[in-house]
Amino acid sequence: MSQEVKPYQADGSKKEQVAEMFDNISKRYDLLNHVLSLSIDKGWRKKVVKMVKARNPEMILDVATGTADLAIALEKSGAQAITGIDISNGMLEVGRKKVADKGLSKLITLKQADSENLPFADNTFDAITVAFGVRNFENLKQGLKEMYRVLKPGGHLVVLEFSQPQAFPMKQLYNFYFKNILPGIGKLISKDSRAYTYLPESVQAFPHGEAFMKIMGECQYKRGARIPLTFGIASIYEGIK
Ligand SMILES: C[S@@+](CC[C@H](N)C(=O)[O-])C[C@H]1O[C@@H](n2cnc3c(N)ncnc32)[C@H](O)[C@@H]1O
Repeated sequence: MSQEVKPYQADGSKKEQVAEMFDNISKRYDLLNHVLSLSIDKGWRKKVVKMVKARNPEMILDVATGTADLAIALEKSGAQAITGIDISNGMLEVGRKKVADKGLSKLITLKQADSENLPFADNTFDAITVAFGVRNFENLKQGLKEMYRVLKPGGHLVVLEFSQPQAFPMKQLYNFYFKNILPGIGKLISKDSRAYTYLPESVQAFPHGEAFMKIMGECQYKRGARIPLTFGIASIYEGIK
């Protein structure tokens, strides 16, 4: 089960360990993201923005916003207000600086909060996005249900998450890179010996493809699009309230 894969030790809460890990790597997170994904992640986020923009949302919530890359990219959606939440204050600090440097502090508000207990009223947001966040939740269904609660009826949840390529030879190449090369580079740059071992382990244990769509359905979402990206290395999952 994905909840049992934790960054540092088998005992103790996943949530606390995840927050500690992202606090530890926050200063180097953006660099690592782009180096390890050869900047492919930028294109994936753009695709999410395009899907969100197509529905002209006014109020957007970006859950597990981290250093706010997606919240910032969502400026292009034309929304009137974008709120980003995350449990790691270290990640948010980096995000706040980026938002201020881009002159977007009026549009984007970043707040420390837990996705499994969102500090917003029911039916608040037209769209909710989560990029590479759901895999890190301690209780996936609780997080999905909370996002459902704060979505307006007819609103869309767009999830971007790692999945697993299925076809030869991408599956083999990707597995080799993810398990043998990425942890070493990650350790070298992040200085956290576990963070980039946790990454492949958590992806391996996390439901992907139809299994993830099924879980969204169990949390009341009506089925939206499922889009595999770059040979299925990542996927976009859409659910509608
Ligand atoms: C891999 S980062 C992704 C950040 C950003 N969305 C991006 O695309 O770069 C995962 C983020 O999820 C956050 N996170 C994990 N569990 C969370 C929770 N229960 N509530 C809010 N944020 C959480 C972590 O602190 C971390 O910043």
